[in-house]
Amino acid sequence: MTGEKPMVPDRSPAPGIPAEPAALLDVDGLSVRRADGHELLRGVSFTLAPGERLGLIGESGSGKSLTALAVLGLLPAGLSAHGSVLLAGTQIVGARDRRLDRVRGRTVSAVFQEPLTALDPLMRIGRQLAGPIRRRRGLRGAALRAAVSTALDEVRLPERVAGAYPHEISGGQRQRAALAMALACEPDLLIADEPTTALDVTVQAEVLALLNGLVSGRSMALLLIGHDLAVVADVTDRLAVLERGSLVETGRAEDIVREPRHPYTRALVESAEAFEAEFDRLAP
Ligand SMILES: Nc1ncnc2c1ncn2[C@@H]1O[C@H](COP(=O)(O)OP(=O)(O)OP(=O)(O)O)[C@@H](O)[C@H]1O
Repeated sequence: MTGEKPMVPDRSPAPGIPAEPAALLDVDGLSVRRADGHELLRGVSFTLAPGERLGLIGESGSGKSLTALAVLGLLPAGLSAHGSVLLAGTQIVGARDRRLDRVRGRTVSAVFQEPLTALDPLMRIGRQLAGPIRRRRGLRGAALRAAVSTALDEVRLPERVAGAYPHEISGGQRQRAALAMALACEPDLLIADEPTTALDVTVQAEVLALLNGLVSGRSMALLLIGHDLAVVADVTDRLAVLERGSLVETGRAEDIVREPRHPYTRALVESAEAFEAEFDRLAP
């Protein structure tokens, strides 16, 4: 380990083009290590401007979820983060729980592949949604109930879902409820880690379209994690490509899809194209 930053071809605007607004998220030289010193993430650096949408892609095991967890300050026990993760100016690496609590659910919130991890099995959906809305907006009584209805409506869930327990609704409805919970905090950044992977293909498209609309309607920044390049590129402005714990390419989504530079990215694009071609061949 030399400590040198890996070469990452970045297609940022050339000098003379107006500078981007200050970063909402600035990840600089982030590494994640096991207790035995083995590095699972190596010197990962990227930024996310307010309202910008960045896709993080890579094969299974490339380190996408660890990146998300490190940004949230939620790495599992036994793993440690090194380097810098500045979220709205707050240093996440090495931060104590009190500082992290202030940032989580206010500056940033997240949805994961399995919505049941975000939902309390013993509490009706409406009450679970009311919690963050009350904390964030200070609403009570009828105003709080109306805000819960609006939150459900925004994720296209019928009002009766408020009275249901998580096990009484479908997987797609649970992911919408988890999304409503994440949005109820009105975060500046939403991290969505494979939010549709556990869903049926038709429901996947619906939930992704919903996520896309909700994020753009609120000028919220999005870090969307996925292994399907075509799907992620469709919803994001820029892509960052992870291979075995290192970023190998970052740039505008359409440039990367049209003209991938790194051999690993090229392989991802080619396999996405092959899948599309096969899908078209089989489609009636
Ligand atoms: N708690 C842990 N302890 C030790 N190693 C871990 C731990 N969590 C993840 N890893 C390892 O870190 C690497 C990156 O894992 P990560 O979950 O970030 O991959 P990923 O790109 O999100 O994969 P997937 O698409 O399958 O979710 C993998 O090799 C994984 O085995």
